[in-house]
Amino acid sequence: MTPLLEISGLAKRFGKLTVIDDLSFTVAPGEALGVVGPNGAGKSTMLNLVNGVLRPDEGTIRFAGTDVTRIGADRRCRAGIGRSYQIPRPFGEMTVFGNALVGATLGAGLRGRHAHRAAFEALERTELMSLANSPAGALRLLDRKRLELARAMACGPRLILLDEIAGGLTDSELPTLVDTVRGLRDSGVAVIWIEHIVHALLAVVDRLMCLTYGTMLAIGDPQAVMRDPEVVTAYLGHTVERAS
Ligand SMILES: Nc1ncnc2c1ncn2[C@@H]1O[C@H](COP(=O)(O)OP(=O)(O)OP(=O)(O)O)[C@@H](O)[C@H]1O
Repeated sequence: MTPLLEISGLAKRFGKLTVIDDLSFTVAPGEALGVVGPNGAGKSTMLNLVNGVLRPDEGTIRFAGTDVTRIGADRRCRAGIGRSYQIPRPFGEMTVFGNALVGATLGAGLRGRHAHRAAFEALERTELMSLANSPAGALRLLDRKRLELARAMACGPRLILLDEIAGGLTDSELPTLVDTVRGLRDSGVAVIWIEHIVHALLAVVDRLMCLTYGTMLAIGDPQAVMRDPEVVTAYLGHTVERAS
């Protein structure tokens, strides 16, 4: 199958610090790829390179058959790459619907009824419709996380990038968010999900990648990657215990 995303020989340096080093991988249409690795491994930097917030020093990024390496974040969003952030920052004084509408208009460049439809669909897919008229600032954390997903989904992405969206949720809230992400993947949206809460990742992803010092230590079957002795050493034994 032709990959949806194709990363080849990617490198990113901040001054003398090499944060991403000769990284290559692909994501198939509709595939969920989990990303783990120690703090400072370069995971968020990798997402910022994929969505165009950062430019690589070397390498190429192809999305849906097009070289997007040199195009900016706004055009990549319109091409179908959506992104959520580690800390949800909704426009608190606006309604939940208004926030989704911002994703559809500013993110996807939609107008009028097309933007409204995209915003409503995003709320439906993230199970936020019943809160559409609530002020975003009044949402509990789980719903703020869902709104972060909704804002990214309002762009109509074929690939969504999730950066530690499970952090801070209670044990009872976590499965709900996992179900929402699984639902997005099952509807055909490809996912790259960085997460330290490994059991949440393992409940959704088709493959797992472990990054350390900006290089790929392992990629493949999630359970096999978590058992890989090099991954255990680099990513600390306690994380493997939490996943089992
Ligand atoms: N804009 C920047 N300028 C300089 N250094 C940066 C910049 N952004 C990230 N770094 C450095 O790059 C390295 C990788 O950071 P990154 O945030 O990508 O790691 P991470 O794997 O996502 O970590 P975490 O799990 O803690 O979120 C770190 O050493 C960080 O300090």
